[in-house]
Amino acid sequence: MIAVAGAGAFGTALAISLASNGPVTLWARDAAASARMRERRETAYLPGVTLPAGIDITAEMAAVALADTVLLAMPAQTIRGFLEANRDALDGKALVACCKGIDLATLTGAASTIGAILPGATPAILTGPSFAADIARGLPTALTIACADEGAGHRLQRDLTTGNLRLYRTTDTLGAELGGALKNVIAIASGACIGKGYGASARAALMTRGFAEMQRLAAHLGADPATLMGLSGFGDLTLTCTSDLSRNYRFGLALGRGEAFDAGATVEGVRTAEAVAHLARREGVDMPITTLVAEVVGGRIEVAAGLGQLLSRPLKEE
Ligand SMILES: NC(=O)c1ccc[n+]([C@@H]2O[C@H](COP(=O)([O-])OP(=O)(O)OC[C@H]3O[C@@H](n4cnc5c(N)ncnc54)[C@H](O)[C@@H]3O)[C@@H](O)[C@H]2O)c1
Ligand SMILES: O=P(O)(O)OC[C@H](O)CO
Repeated sequence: MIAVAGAGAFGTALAISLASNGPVTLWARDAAASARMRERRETAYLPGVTLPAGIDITAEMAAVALADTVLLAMPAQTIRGFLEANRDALDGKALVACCKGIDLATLTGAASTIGAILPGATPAILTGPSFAADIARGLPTALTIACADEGAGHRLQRDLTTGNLRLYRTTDTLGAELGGALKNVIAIASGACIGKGYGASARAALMTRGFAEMQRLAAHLGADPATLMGLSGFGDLTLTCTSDLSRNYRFGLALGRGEAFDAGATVEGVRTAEAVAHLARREGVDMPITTLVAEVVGGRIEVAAGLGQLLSRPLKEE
């Protein structure tokens, strides 16, 4: 039995896709919102999409406790608190983190967070190029399922593959969680670059050098370089840095244009930029683009001055 915890855009889209395989529980933390979704079979997160009958929408954690696999589809900064608050319901299960960010307090990704809080659980990561709006409409994509336990990884790959989601398997949870988190920061930089009017050539350069620093940090921390080259790294970086459907990219666009952005939107790259800037400094890894994004989103430097700093760095080999 599968449950999805978090009934925002991504959790609901995943539940819709998984419901084509069999019954799914979708847990929303807000009881009133859950009742509304159950009654109307729709959600403001995915306008125009009807929720299939196979999704059981609930605000009861007891319903989640019945599942053997729980997908965690909430913002990265909330995962730790959610796990701590629901230890009894979640321990011993396969917990598949679907968030893309680095925890600001611990500077770790979701698989490490799960392992630290619930030693009896099996941590896994589901990540890769995937807009909730696409998945909810049944459009196809390919994702990475990462689980250090090979047997559990095979089971999750089988259970979470659907008619529109093709899953590739790896045991490298570290590489998978880093790719998904780090690309959001580069997407903010890419949006700011376009918003400021620097053009597509500059964005391609930023994406490429951004990818270089993603790979540098991942290799330093012990991830498999091949993971970063796959769907969770290169694949998702390409999508998020080039599409208006991305909130991280659109947040960057607004920054570049000097416009306000929806304060309630989930823009993972903001806090992850700050977390990764700390992590890079602590580990002695050179990450100039991520560090500048942290400075820009923290309001300590303007986009134009940030680009000036990048261009005036000492010349080096590629
Ligand atoms: N939207 C996408 O296209 C997409 C695709 C892939 C991955 N993701 C990732 O999924 C994660 C969630 O993104 P989203 O788009 O669903 O965000 P969202 O803003 O649409 O929804 C977030 C959900 O998390 C819930 N939530 C917030 N704080 C919580 C807490 N403390 N405890 C429990 N639940 C809480 C909210 O009630 C809401 O239902 C992010 O890490 C994002 O990077 C999103
Ligand atoms: O809207 P974003 O920027 O959070 O991106 C959504 C997904 O991560 C794209 O794969």
